[in-house]
Amino acid sequence: ETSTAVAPARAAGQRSMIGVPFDRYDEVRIGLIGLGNRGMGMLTGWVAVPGAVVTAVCDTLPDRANRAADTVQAETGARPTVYTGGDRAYEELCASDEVDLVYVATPWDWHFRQGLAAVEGGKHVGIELPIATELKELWQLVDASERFRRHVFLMENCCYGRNELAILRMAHDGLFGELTNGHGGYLHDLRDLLFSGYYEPDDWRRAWHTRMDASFYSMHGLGPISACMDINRGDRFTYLTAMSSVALGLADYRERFMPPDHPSWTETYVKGDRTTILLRTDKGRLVRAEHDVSSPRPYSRINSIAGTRGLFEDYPTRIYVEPDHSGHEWADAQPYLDRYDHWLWRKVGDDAENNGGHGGMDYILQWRIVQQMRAGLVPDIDVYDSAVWCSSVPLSAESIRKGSRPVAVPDFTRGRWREARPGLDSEETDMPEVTRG
Ligand SMILES: NC(=O)c1ccc[n+]([C@@H]2O[C@H](COP(=O)([O-])OP(=O)(O)OC[C@H]3O[C@@H](n4cnc5c(N)ncnc54)[C@H](O)[C@@H]3O)[C@@H](O)[C@H]2O)c1
Repeated sequence: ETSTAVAPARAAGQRSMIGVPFDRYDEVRIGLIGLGNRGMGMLTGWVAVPGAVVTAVCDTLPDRANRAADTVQAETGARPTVYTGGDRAYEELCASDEVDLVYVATPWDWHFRQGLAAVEGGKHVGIELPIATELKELWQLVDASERFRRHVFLMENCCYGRNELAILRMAHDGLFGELTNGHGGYLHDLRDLLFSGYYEPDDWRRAWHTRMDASFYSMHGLGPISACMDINRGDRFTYLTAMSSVALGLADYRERFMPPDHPSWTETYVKGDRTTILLRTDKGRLVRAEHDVSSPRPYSRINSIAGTRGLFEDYPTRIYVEPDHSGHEWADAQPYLDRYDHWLWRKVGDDAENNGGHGGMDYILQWRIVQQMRAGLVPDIDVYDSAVWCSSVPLSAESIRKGSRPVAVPDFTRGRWREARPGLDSEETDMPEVTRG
């Protein structure tokens, strides 16, 4: 597949979803597809958000689907409908009339099909990273969202990190001057998980390393940086270039730790250990995102945003902005993080820390989605944001194949990226009262 950057024509009757609010839902009925590590992890949060109710659960494996239903029943007293017994059981969940929002946490191969089935079944759908891995699939999700008038969005939890949201407010307040560059990514040593049978079925996540050389998971970096740079809200990514290192880490790990009869011995790893992508924006800004899950190292998402007056960088957290700082020395960022703390964290931060993973950002994301649906608000992250961030998967594969040549980034908004509009840097609003118990 090759990128063309030309937007396909809209079908008759198909209109943009930019700025389209959710209908108001008194209660948000949620159907979960995929109850492995992530799906079960997120279950706690879905059950805890005021006004959310998990009405359906689906996993290929009956044990997993039933375990999830048991958990919901134990927490709430009501048992969700269980869809299981085959890898197409999700089709029934997507067609059922007891679900308003579908949440997809399955292996990457399934995201596109399940997202599309949810929209065609009249549901809004939040999909784990990435929403799809091919450009034509990304366009199909945009088109389906526009045709069926349903929101499709990436469950980009890192956009709701406490630091990420505070930096966003700093950036919009001009603390860093005019933004010129941002750096992020996903640097996470997954080697033991990739080889341990953790991913079901068939160690699917390791299999991707035999299939293509691409930046699989840049969205954790691109989401928060895009928010700071108003991507699709005044600026846009114009082209991308990518480069990968040699792929050695997984084979080295296998050599040291895998028994001779392990199925991995038939595999050849083609995904470079370190993949770097660079994106240029219409306003001339530079974004770099890193991906590395095959090397020994501490976790990092880099999380840096920089401009004419200074910069912020995470891992470890630090800041340097004029006129406050000088002398080439990093300063303590905490006073700035406190001053710019986002309203979502002030409002629900304590609940978030008690109800879920990743330091609370997962719950903030879940709370915000349910709040937007119940209050009839416009989603912070829409199908256009999701599509452009996830286009880094096929575009990086293409650029790497072509010796790191630049490839054009499609404009999924079909020309409306110039319009300033709200996103993650939102005004404070309340969660509607729960009227039913
Ligand atoms: N945003 C984050 O921080 C974050 C963190 C972890 C994982 N994830 C994402 O969540 C997704 C799931 O990851 P995981 O670690 O839970 O994987 P996993 O292998 O633990 O779970 C996948 C589950 O999906 C089920 N499944 C497979 N095919 C299915 C189908 N056709 N229909 C229904 N169920 C099916 C499997 O039986 C399994 O239970 C991935 O996209 C991953 O990238 C995101």
